[in-house]
Parts: sequence; C-alpha cells; structure tokens
Amino acid sequence: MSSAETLREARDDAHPNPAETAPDPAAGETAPRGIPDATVARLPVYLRALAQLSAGGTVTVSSGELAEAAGVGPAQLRKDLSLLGSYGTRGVGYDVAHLRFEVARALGEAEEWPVVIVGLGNLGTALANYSGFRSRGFRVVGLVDPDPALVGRRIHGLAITDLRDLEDLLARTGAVIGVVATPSEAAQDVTDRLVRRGVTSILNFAPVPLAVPDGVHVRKVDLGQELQILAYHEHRRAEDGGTRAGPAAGPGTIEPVDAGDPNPVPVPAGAPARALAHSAGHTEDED
Ligand SMILES: NC(=O)c1ccc[n+]([C@@H]2O[C@H](COP(=O)([O-])OP(=O)(O)OC[C@H]3O[C@@H](n4cnc5c(N)ncnc54)[C@H](O)[C@@H]3O)[C@@H](O)[C@H]2O)c1
Repeated sequence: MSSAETLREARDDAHPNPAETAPDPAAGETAPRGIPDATVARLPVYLRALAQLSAGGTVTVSSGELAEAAGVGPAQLRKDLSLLGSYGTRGVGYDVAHLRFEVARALGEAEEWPVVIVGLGNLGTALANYSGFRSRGFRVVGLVDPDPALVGRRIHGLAITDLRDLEDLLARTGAVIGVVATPSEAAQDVTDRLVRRGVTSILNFAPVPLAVPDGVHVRKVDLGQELQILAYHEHRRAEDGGTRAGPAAGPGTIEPVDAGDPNPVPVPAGAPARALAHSAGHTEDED
C-alpha cells in the first residue's frame, strides 16, 4: 500500500469532528498513550516531513504548510498534533525542532530532551561530565566550542564539535534546549544561532542578559546570586544571635546591583555591604 493510501485510510479512520481534541475510543484501537492508531499511523509521515523542513533550515511551520508536506488536511494535522499536546502558536505555527521531538517521543524514538552545550571551558565541561541529566530526562546530544584544542575531544564518548558546525549539529540532533556556557561577549551571538535553528529553551550561565524572540524561554543561572542569598541569611543569623557568622563587617551602604543588568539580583534589606558590593561588579572572573 502506498503511503498516500495509508494516509487516506488512516484519515478515514480518524475522528469525524476535526475540532475534537480528546482521544475518542470509538475511533478504534488506541495506542498505549491514548492516541488512536489512525493518528499513530500518520506520525511517521509527519516526522519525515519535519525532518525535511528542519534540514532545509525551516524553524517554524504553519499547519497548512506542514499538512501539505505530509499529504493530509490541515484540520486533520491540527487534531493529530493536539493529541500530542502540541497546539502551535497562533500566527506563528509550529516550532519544527520541538514538534519533531514531540512526534519522535510519541513514537518512542526519543525518550529524552536533546540538549546542546555551547562553550566547553571549565563550566561547560563540568556540565557535560554531570551524569544526573539523563536520569531527569535530558540527553546531551551536542558539545560545541570554537577552540581547536578542544574540538574533537570526547566527553562521555561525545566529541566536541567546532562552533562553525553548530547549525549542522542542531539540524542533525533536533536539540531544543541550549546551555550557554560561553564568555559573556559570545553569549548573544550563540543564542541567536541556537534560536534560528529551532532551540526554544536556553539555560544561560553567561552573566549577560539575552534577547530572544517571543516563545523562547531563557533561564539564567547565577551561582554568585545564590551565594549572596546565603550570605544574607548568614548575616541575619548573626544579627539574631548577636555574633557574626562571616567576615563581613556589618551593615553598611548597600551598593545597587549592576545597573546594566535587566535581571537584577534582588537586594535583600540589610544584606552585608561587602557581599553586595562584590555582586555589583559582577564579571566573568568573579564567577
Ligand atoms: N552563572 C554562574 O553561576 C556561572 C558560574 C561560572 C561561570 N559562569 C560563566 O559561564 C561562562 C563560562 O565560564 P568558564 O569558567 O567555563 O569559562 P572558560 O573560559 O573556562 O570557558 C569558556 C569556553 O567558551 C569557549 N568560547 C569562546 N568563545 C565562544 C563562542 N563564540 N562560542 C562558543 N564557545 C566559545 C571557549 O573556547 C571556552 O572553552 C562565563 O561566561 C562565566 O562568566 C557563570
């Protein structure tokens, strides 16, 4: 049977009401996750179409375009994808890399979120060596750095890729989460490149704010900020107990946190002046 016939048959088996999004037992056999078999039969076709779009550099796709590429009706496609929990964004469409991962996961081909780490210095290497990601459903599929001394080196069997090949790596792996562990001056450029190729979630360690389009999530990690918070509690404890727990000389002038930082560290009232002054000049060296 040709794939067009398979699709037509699958379409005939599907729910009569395209607006309906909940799995319908009356539609016949259902896969273990509650997706009707007729939909499951179409998923490989969607996956193939998405892989082609991704290889061609398409980042977002409308339901109409994807439906055409897959040879199904747009309403059918929307209904199928809604069963996976993917609804797309009005006026934007579907994120190709993310949807590709969702469809692959529904088919049991991808059980973990693919993550790429950019910047394999002290921090990136430590993250790449961390074995705890996998047990939480993340798989590091790419390590990227421009340093020729690092390119080709392996961490847990995964070779470090040259930054020049970032786009190829993203197309090949379908990574949707990017970890930015580059020097701050490189972070925005790296982020732009990640986002252009379908990465929709960024974990940013570089001490700079990142500009990203709507729909892309950025989480900033700042270990210095965490230490400041601990220092604040130490200070409070010392005040309550009447003894100083740390080296700070007591409350003083509180310096504003880095004026250029649009995600400023909340300054706890009464925090030790020294700790805060340190944070105000937050630089890479201090990390
Ligand atoms: N948020 C935190 O808590 C925290 C903690 C430690 C470090 N940091 C920050 O993380 C970043 C990395 O720190 P580190 O100690 O690993 O630095 P590092 O100098 O050891 O490593 C930086 C790596 O980035 C690579 N690099 C340079 N330009 C690049 C580019 N354009 N694209 C990709 N990679 C590039 C370098 O080759 C190097 O391997 C820095 O921005 C640092 O300030 C943040």
